[in-house]
Amino acid sequence: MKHAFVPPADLEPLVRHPKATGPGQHIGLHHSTCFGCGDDTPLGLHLKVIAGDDLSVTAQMPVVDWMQGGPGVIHGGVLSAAFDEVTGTAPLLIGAPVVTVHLEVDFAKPIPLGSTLHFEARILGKQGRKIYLAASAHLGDPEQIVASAHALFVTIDVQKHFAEHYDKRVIL
Ligand SMILES: CCCCCCCC(=O)SCCNC(=O)CCNC(=O)[C@H](O)C(C)(C)COP(=O)(O)OP(=O)(O)OC[C@H]1O[C@@H](n2cnc3c(N)ncnc32)[C@H](O)[C@@H]1OP(=O)(O)O
Repeated sequence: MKHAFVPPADLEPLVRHPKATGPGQHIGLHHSTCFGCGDDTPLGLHLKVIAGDDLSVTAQMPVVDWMQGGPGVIHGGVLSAAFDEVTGTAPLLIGAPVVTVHLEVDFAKPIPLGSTLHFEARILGKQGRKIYLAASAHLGDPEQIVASAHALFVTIDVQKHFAEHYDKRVIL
């Protein structure tokens, strides 16, 4: 699949955090009203991201009617949000809370309503506070990739980063 993203050649190798969620286990929510993973949002992706046994994660997402963009197929922004969530959760495996600074998505095939997307994301490496990731999605056959993504996240101090906006939050 063609893409424009080129990670640096000198990425630092990484290891799992000793307290990282175990392989096959659900990685905890960012927060309960997160659009990507929260349980308490009426409209949200409700993604359950599962830790792999290395520096990877997986998730599944049923493609339901409200996600429609073109007739009968998923909206590209919804798919991008799912990639954002899945890639943004993976750095918790190395104990790093992050926010997205760059996300690119390659759309290879139309993704029909009624299908189930299977995501896989993996950490490629780190450079200072920057964490590089790659992800892909298929509809049940891992050999048939329907979309892929590359992302750059930056580690943050969660308390400081969200301090200004936390009091303006809307809990649905
Ligand atoms: C708790 C986690 C919830 C996760 C939810 C799911 C993921 C999300 O959707 S997060 C929401 C969307 N993202 C955001 O809101 C982030 C908005 N951006 C910011 O707040 C700031 O840019 C922030 C804090 C990330 C970085 O700012 P700051 O701390 O000043 O660092 P800064 O020096 O600018 O950038 C750090 C490094 O990243 C690089 N960088 C920053 N943005 C980019 C970019 N778009 N492309 C390439 N590199 C970038 C910088 O060049 C710098 O590199 P180096 O260390 O080599 O000099």
